[in-house]
Amino acid sequence: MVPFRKMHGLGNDFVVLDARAHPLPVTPARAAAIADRRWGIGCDQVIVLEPGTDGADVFMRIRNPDGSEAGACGNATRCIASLIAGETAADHITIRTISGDLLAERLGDLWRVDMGPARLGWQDVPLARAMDTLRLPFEDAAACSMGNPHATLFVPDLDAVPVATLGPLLEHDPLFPDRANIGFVQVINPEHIRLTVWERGAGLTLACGSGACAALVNAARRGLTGRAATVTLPGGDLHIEWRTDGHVLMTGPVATAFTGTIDLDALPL
Ligand SMILES: N[C@H](CCC[C@H](N)C(=O)O)C(=O)O
Repeated sequence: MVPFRKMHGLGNDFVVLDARAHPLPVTPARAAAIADRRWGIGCDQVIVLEPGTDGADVFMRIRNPDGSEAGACGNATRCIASLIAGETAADHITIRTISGDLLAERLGDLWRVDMGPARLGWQDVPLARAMDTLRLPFEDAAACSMGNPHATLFVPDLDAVPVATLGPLLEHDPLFPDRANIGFVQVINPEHIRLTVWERGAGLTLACGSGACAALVNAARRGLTGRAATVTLPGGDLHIEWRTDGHVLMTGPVATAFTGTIDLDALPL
């Protein structure tokens, strides 16, 4: 039996497994089985902690419920920072991902993560062909990468958007060779946007940290907001700042829902 911790950031929820002391065989199929909300524990992402090296406190591996590996997960990054801080009493945590090192800092009950630079080139997202990532050839959309691919659609009324229909269509659009997370944004004012995200490999979630970063960056690039704003997601608010050096800071809460154990060997390989 393997212990796990069920955590969430604004309801974007995670099963966290700790493979720092011993490797854990979390194959894509096992991740999918763990994430299944009926046959497994249920979560938006399965997070596996691996040993941190060369200055990183921990390596965070991110898997979606479809088994695909992701290069960023903002809400999970805050949760893992909080988990490590609970072990070390540190207020600054370095979390390594396949997209680079992320620096997290405790701010009272909240955590602020430097999510790294927004990558704005078409090859960074990536897109299937050269184009201005500020004007995609459909809807009213822009794209960027936060270490994972994001498209942002600007809509006049978020509540009128058929996200569950449009989301999967765009997630799998040939324009996105690695698929994409699809964010739908309604600008309230230059300091406040509403956002709902259809996540790549996960579907509709209550919050998406990297999606909130991408949405603010794309809105600011369009001149619809300043370089900092409150992003209101179905699960709650994140504060996002696109720093003048290109890095994006995300501040928000973390929570542990429960802990338990799971028999990984009872799951499909
Ligand atoms: N579905 C995303 C990973 C999780 C992102 C989200 N949960 C966040 O908080 O950033 C992807 O495949 O890129």
